[in-house]
Amino acid sequence: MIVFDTDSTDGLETSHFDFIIIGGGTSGLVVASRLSEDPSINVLVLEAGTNRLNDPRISVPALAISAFEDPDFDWNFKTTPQEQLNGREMLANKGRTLGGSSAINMGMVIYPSCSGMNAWEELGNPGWGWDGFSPYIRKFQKATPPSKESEEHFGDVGYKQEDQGSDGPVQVSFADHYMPYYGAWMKTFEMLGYPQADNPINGTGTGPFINPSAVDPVTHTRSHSAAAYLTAETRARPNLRVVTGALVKALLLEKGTDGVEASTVVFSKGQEVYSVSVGREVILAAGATQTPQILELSGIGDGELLQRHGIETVINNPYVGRNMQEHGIIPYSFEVADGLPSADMARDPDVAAAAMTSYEKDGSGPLGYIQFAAAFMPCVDLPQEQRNEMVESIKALIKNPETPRALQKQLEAQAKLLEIPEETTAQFILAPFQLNPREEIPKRAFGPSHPGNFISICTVLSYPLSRGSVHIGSNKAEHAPVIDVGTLSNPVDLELHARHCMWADRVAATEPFASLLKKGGYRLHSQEPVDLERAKELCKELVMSNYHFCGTCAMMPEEDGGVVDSRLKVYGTTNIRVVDASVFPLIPRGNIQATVFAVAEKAADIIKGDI
Ligand SMILES: Cc1cc2nc3c(=O)[nH]c(=O)nc-3n(C[C@H](O)[C@H](O)[C@H](O)COP(=O)(O)OP(=O)(O)OC[C@H]3O[C@@H](n4cnc5c(N)ncnc54)[C@H](O)[C@@H]3O)c2cc1C
Repeated sequence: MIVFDTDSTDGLETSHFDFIIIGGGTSGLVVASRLSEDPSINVLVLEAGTNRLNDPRISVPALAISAFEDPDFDWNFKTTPQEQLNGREMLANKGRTLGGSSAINMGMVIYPSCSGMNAWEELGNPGWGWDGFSPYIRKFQKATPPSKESEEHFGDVGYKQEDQGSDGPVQVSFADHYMPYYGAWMKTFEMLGYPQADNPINGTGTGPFINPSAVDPVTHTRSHSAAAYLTAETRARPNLRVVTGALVKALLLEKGTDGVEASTVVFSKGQEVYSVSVGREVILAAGATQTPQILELSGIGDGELLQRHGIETVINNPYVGRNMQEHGIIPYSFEVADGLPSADMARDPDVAAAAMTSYEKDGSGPLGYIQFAAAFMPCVDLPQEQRNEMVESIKALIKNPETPRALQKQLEAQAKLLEIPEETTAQFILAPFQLNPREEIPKRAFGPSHPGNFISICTVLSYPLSRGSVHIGSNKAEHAPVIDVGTLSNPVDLELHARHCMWADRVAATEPFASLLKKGGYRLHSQEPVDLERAKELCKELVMSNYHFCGTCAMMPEEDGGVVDSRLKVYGTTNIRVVDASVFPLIPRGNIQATVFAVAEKAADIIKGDI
């Protein structure tokens, strides 16, 4: 039982804090923990959400979805109706508790690619290419090799301890047991010409792999950022203060000769409003949907937008909140052969109770781990002529004077990636349960709402060209930001994703995977395989949020449409930085939390270097 009082506001307004970190989520707690390693530096973390460090809905890895929609854990945002997706609103759930989204996410640990990271550097960010960034992928983690049983099951999974991080805070481990689909996954891709990938932490190659998760292999608990970085030793530091239920409303800004300085952070807790003075810096870590909101509420953003909401413009930067990127995920769910398992079996209360009993006894059983596998794949069936057409359409967009400058630069990098036929264009994910994108309520979409036992093959575009935005809809922090995610709004994304979905059907029809599925069984996406045009329609109908929102305060040169520089400082300010997923100039090739952890670790070193 962790006892950690984060409720008190006593003496806050008269205390001195060198750094005030806004958001005690994935990135915020990394930076808080690293900066407070120096006892002479006083750090305050203001987290709008709860302190639920002892709650099983966070700590039990396989209970992830149970926290959805509960305001004690989840902001439960939705996007605006997406015209290009037949007017659907997408889910935009986000962690609202210590640990942020890492406390409620699916736990998959997936690494970015060399080429994707090098594109960050090429976009004008020295030090952020693969060589400068990859040490931080190892710094955040303590990796444990797969169990003997897994090795017997899979053979060599390409894991090498010397490639991994071995003394970082976040526990990264593999499941204890795997259902039969995982071995078949590896073999089926091989049958299709794509053998096992190189260890993905090295950032290269294509093919299938068994991915680890952020789970402590000894306690079988989730290793989210609060569990990993707010250790007993860190929590006891007299120079670190964490306050939960503290909703930051705005920063008070003053214009100085060197630029704009944040002097005060204003937040509310319950009915009270508090003002805390900034010693050195404000570090924004409120996530890609709320960091831009806080900047705009403080007067940093598009002047016209701010004026519409009665906010005085202090720094006019129209790129704040633009450039939103999100992968989107399309699940194809297949009924499994009679007698084979699936996580859908947990709908039976006796099965669920047995799993809980086993977990409570010694952490064993299916609740104690998260079982996924993945593959990075090029677009196999894309004829060269179509590839050329796609590249040409990107080039036309780059030349279009209406395309924002930041996007032009990013598209140049993305066109280069698409020109390489063997470069990853999608991530495939094997999930051991059904997904129901036609259901609007999250628990029904992610739960076993359809009778029968299923597994899902999901496809995710690695480097989507589509862009969205997030902006304030009012001048109040209490109101949800307006999230216009833009998924599949670029026709190239739609065609690429449709082609990958068709390939998911091919995986399902290839041995040995095919024999694990029920002959003539139910397919939740569509009963029969479909042609390209129908696959595009299905994409619009089925694409779900993958919750990988990023890019809304992009790190790029100011003249190219950036919001922060490569030391993560907001342009025009002397003491405001951003350290969360907002700063990604380009989304990485797969799930993004490993990149978020690594960005925050690198940010902490940058900030320390500037003290
Ligand atoms: C449901 C879900 C599933 C996911 N699954 C995976 C996965 O399996 N693998 C993977 O790699 N990635 C996954 N992700 C993505 C990943 O978890 C996030 O990209 C990452 O955690 C974001 O980190 P962050 O620091 O940018 O923001 P967050 O972790 O969201 O932290 C932001 C924090 O700021 C707080 N905050 C916001 N506004 C304010 C304010 N005004 N005042 C004070 N505090 C504020 C929030 O409450 C939150 O705690 C998933 C995300 C979600 C939501």
